Amino acid sequence: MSDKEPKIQVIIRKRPLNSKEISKGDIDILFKTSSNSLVVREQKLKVDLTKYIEEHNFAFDGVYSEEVSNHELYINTVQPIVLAAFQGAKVTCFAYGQTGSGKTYTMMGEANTPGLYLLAARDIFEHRNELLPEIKVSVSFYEIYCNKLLDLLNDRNKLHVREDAKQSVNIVGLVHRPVETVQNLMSIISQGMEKRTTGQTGANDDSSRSHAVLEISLKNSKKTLGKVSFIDLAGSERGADVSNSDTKTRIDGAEINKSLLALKECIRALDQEKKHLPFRGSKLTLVLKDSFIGCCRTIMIGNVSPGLFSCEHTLNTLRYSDRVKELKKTGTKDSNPLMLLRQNSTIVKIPSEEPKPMSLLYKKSGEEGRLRSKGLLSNHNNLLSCSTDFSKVNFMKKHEFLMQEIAEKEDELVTAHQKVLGEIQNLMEFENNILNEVLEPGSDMIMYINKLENVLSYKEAVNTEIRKKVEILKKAIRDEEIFNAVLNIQKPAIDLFDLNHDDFLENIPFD
Ligand SMILES: Nc1ncnc2c1ncn2[C@@H]1O[C@H](COP(=O)(O)OP(=O)(O)OP(=O)(O)O)[C@@H](O)[C@H]1O
Repeated sequence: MSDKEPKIQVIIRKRPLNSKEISKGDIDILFKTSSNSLVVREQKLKVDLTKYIEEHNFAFDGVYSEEVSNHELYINTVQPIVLAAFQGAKVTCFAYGQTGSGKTYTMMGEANTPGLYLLAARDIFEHRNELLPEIKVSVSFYEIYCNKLLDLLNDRNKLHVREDAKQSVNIVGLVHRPVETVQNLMSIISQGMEKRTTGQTGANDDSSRSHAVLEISLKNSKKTLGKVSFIDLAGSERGADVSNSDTKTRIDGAEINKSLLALKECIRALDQEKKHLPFRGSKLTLVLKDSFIGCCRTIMIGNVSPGLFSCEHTLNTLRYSDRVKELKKTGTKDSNPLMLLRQNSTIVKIPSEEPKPMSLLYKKSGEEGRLRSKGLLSNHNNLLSCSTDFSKVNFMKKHEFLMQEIAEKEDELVTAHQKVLGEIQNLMEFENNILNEVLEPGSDMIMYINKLENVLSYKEAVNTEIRKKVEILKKAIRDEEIFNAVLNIQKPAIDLFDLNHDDFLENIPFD
């Protein structure tokens, strides 16, 4: 493995239009223009209803159109680096994109179309069996769902992340299954996939709200030599659920948003060879810490849907992927002038309309008065006039803080509740004993009263403590809801959760 090989590759994969999209009249607006560039032809309407097209050009390390099979994609992207794991590298492959854009199709594949998991497993076992039979292969498979780590190979058991004194990140209790054959590995993965999609609610929807992490570890006399990880990320549009009216959906959405932003920052830092990686920015990047340090090879696959109806999400995926990696510094083989621009947009046919003045956007809802009458906005807090005071970073920091509060308070409550449940079992035994004692002839009534009073005082203290924690968590949730209501008024002007802005996390001290 040479140092000249790129540490990070960003490629785009387009899926074909499906029959449902075609029957709804959707059309393909995504065109590959060279081996590493593409154009999105966005159809827009002027206010007078005349149509115009805005062309968005992008360039990446590779662009794969709809006729490219999983096998061809694998040969060109993952295969050249997968065996580096035998030399100690951490090889990581991400699939990013909106729900339904082909992430799982790429990773897992379908009945007659093996995906990257299987194709990589075949090469790993072939290489191991032929040249390094002493190497042991094991697999772990977990998901990050609602900011919780769940073991897909152990009935979705909740896992905990710990950083040790040497700052290594460990996932406590994660099952690592030893595997001997490709079939063995694939049947374990299938079991895990089943757990992921049918999860707690039985809804497929869950899979697009979780990041699935599959790790194939290579061990040499108990020491991990190298690792190949595949991460099927949550649907990127889920991050936009932050303004949803349902608090739980909003909190989950904010977590997904946070993790995708943190991931982008970590890969960018890796690309720019920065010493400091902001991996503590989210649980996802924290658990992947060792994939970002030392000898690593990373591939980001941006999966995109081709249809006009998915245009906004497709552009978001392309912009996110574009920002993950800096312009190639020198000596790019490709002479395509787009490589120099990386990304540009042109309006064709008709020039675009003038942007609306901000003041019109603000005044659209009358929401401000409603909030003020409810006491959610103070008199001097005039949202309409002080819009320039609200910077994206300040909003992000504040929201980040409120979400953190909810997560912390939830953890505190659950831990305290679990502890109390354990103690109550002992207490019940104790109460049974004192009851039995008092029922004995000639028992000591005063002793019984003293002991019972102690039990009752303990129960009261515990209940008060737990109730206090319930109230604190409820308040944290309420604070976030109020903040969110205010935020929704600001939204037209401040697209706070736009994944494509880089300046969000750069100003937030994660570490
Ligand atoms: N390259 C492709 N060629 C043919 N069909 C594809 C391709 N990519 C995706 N599909 C089809 O598109 C549909 C959605 O794909 P998939 O389930 O992989 O999306 P996803 O991004 O994983 O969505 P989710 O986030 O919900 O898990 C599936 O029916 C799949 O068969």
